[in-house]
Amino acid sequence: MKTLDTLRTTMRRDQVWEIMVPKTGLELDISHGTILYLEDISVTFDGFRAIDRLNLYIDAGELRCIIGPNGAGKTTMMDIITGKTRPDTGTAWFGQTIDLLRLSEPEIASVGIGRKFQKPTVFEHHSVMENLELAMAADKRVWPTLVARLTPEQHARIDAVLETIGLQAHRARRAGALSHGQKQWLEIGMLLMQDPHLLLVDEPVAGMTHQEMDRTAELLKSLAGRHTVVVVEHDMDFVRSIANKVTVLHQGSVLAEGTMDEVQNDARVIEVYLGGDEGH
Ligand SMILES: Nc1ncnc2c1ncn2[C@@H]1O[C@H](COP(=O)(O)OP(=O)(O)OP(=O)(O)O)[C@@H](O)[C@H]1O
Repeated sequence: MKTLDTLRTTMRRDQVWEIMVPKTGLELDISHGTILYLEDISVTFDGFRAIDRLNLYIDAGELRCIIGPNGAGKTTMMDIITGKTRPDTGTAWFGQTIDLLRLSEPEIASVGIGRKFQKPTVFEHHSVMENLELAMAADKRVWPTLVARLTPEQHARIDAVLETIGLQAHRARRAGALSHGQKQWLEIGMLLMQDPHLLLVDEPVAGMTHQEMDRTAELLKSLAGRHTVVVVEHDMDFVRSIANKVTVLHQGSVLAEGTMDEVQNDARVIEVYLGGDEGH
């Protein structure tokens, strides 16, 4: 089956597809209002402590921005949440009942944690709609029958996601022909097809035009509430435009947390991060 072969060769190794995922049967319990608890997490690489007794709590439905200088541990923190990196010590709970440190990467994806890496990785030779179909099909185990008839519910789901990501008018276009920003939105749409509880988004506006940044801000804000969204971003104007609460990481732990105004006026944050050239 040529289409399937094409897909297999374009699959990224660092991306988890639900077709490979054994269902864990674990139900998310957010009755205490918190969706993610990272407590006392430390990770050492070759003697260098990249994460240092990190505590981080994320409320269900919030849109949180994580900022911090290069090497602060932001990517490593995301890697711990998704199971790519295992901490030396500490605990990581998804809601009240799901111990992330006991789950494999595919299992973590299947309990509802989706990750968007910085570079868009859409299937360039397929249409926008087919990309969304594939993201859904992964769950339905129907990859070999890519052109299988969709149920009315599946059509409705794709339409809803197309509307959310603002690509209704581009549904028949080849993904490879989209602009950089549109590809990023499509990939967010592909994640949304799995309806994740928690979305981790890595530097979403790198390389975008101002107009694309504004639309991305609207998109991410619209996802909060139904989803919980954690965004790692260096662009301070963008962070200011979306964030209610900002966490500043430095040397592997939380240096400051609060509104954008609060962290911007924090003397320690100014010294280690915002002092010179903003953002780096
Ligand atoms: N696999 C690894 N082996 C060795 N060192 C690592 C590894 N992964 C990360 N590090 C180191 O850990 C520290 C934290 O890196 P991390 O990528 O998490 O930072 P970051 O805040 O995401 O930085 P940036 O803003 O540049 O992406 C860095 O000093 C990095 O060099």
